[in-house]
Amino acid sequence: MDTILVVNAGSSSVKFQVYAIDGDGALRRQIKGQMDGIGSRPRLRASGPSGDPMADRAYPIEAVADVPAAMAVAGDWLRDELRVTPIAVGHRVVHGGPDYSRPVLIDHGVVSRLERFVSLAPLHQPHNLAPIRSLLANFPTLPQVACFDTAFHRTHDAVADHYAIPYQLHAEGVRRYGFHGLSYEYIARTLPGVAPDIAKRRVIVAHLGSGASMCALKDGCSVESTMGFTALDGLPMGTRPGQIDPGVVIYLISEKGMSASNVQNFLYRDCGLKGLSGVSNDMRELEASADPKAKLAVDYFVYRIGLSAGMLAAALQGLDAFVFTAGIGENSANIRARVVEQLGWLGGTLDPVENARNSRLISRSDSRIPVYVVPTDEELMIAQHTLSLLMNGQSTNPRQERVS
Ligand SMILES: Nc1ncnc2c1ncn2[C@@H]1O[C@H](COP(=O)(O)OP(=O)(O)O)[C@@H](O)[C@H]1O
Ligand SMILES: CC(=O)OP(=O)(O)O
Ligand SMILES: [Mg+2]
Repeated sequence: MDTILVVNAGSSSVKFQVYAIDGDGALRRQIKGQMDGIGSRPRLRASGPSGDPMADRAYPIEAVADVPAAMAVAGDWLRDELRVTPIAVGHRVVHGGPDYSRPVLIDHGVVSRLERFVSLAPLHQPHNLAPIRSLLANFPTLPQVACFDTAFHRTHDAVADHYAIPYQLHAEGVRRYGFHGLSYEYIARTLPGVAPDIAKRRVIVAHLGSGASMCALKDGCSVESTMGFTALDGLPMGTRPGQIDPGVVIYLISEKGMSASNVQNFLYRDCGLKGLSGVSNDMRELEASADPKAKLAVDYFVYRIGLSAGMLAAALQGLDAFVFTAGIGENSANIRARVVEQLGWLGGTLDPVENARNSRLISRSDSRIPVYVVPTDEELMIAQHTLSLLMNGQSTNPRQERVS
């Protein structure tokens, strides 16, 4: 049976799925797995087609100290124990830069182009490219497909795509790209089944995970995102600050004597929930903590989501629905309740019982806007794009290249 392997290396986890390709070209999920707790409490968990457990293994911290180690462990398990030999591999690649507005078949030229963006996504791009390079070297005829976080946002108008800096820099690629596009694309494609009456209207999606962003959708297309040139902007995240006055960066360099690489490490690894709380980057630990700084970090997270909702509602000129997704959005009833409180003026009213149950619809029946929880599936999106490229030589739902 032919299978497709999907690899999604995030900032705090490695997710993977294996899909069987049925005779009629449909995808059937066979394995869904995740390696998380990297560098703290590493754990490999995987389940079969109907959610039946296939693996739940804890590893010593030194055995899985970083994302490449996590990939190696997951890869060994798939290859050596399960004998997975895919006919193609689909990869999440966080930064596609200005060139890629759709998924692409990978060759050495594509890899070189994507290497240019390593410094723009240091928590992701190196880990996205490492398995691609190694498969290209060891299995040069194995088709590999790169699916970009940035591609879904390439429909933005020029005003949403620019910074107020000299035009030449935009031409060079200094633009507001937006990220988590595979997640938003999945939500946009799922909404017609969940809520047909609002799927084509004005929707804000909050992807709240280790990395967090929000996206304004109009007619299923992205019109605005809280993230920009890099995945540092917008909401506070596990270890990233979100929106910050660039004057702070100048201060770090000129007054604190920090080098460019010190600043990069600081902004990607030491800020956000971790920096503000001094307790943890993990929302579960912050919610369980009695430390006042942990409370401040959670308050800040919720407050900034509320502010961003106002900004995105302005971009949409109104709001017809709000959607939560990703690790925190799908699992934390407390954060959702607090965010919906912030949405009161936009017409959101929570149903606490449905929220506590993690139901699909968590707003009251008399809420002016419905509020949904829709679990994301970036891996399925990648599998679909990979299959389409294999079968038709082009990705599903190809987007027009934007002329800028
Ligand atoms: N039950 C929960 N309550 C609160 N936060 C949760 C829960 N489950 C997961 N999370 C949070 O979700 C985040 C990870 O989300 P995820 O989307 O998997 O991130 P990524 O893909 O960026 O690695 C972590 O901050 C984790 O604490
Ligand atoms: C782009 C980004 O922040 O991704 P993740 O949430 O997987 O870290
Ligand atoms: Mg993620």
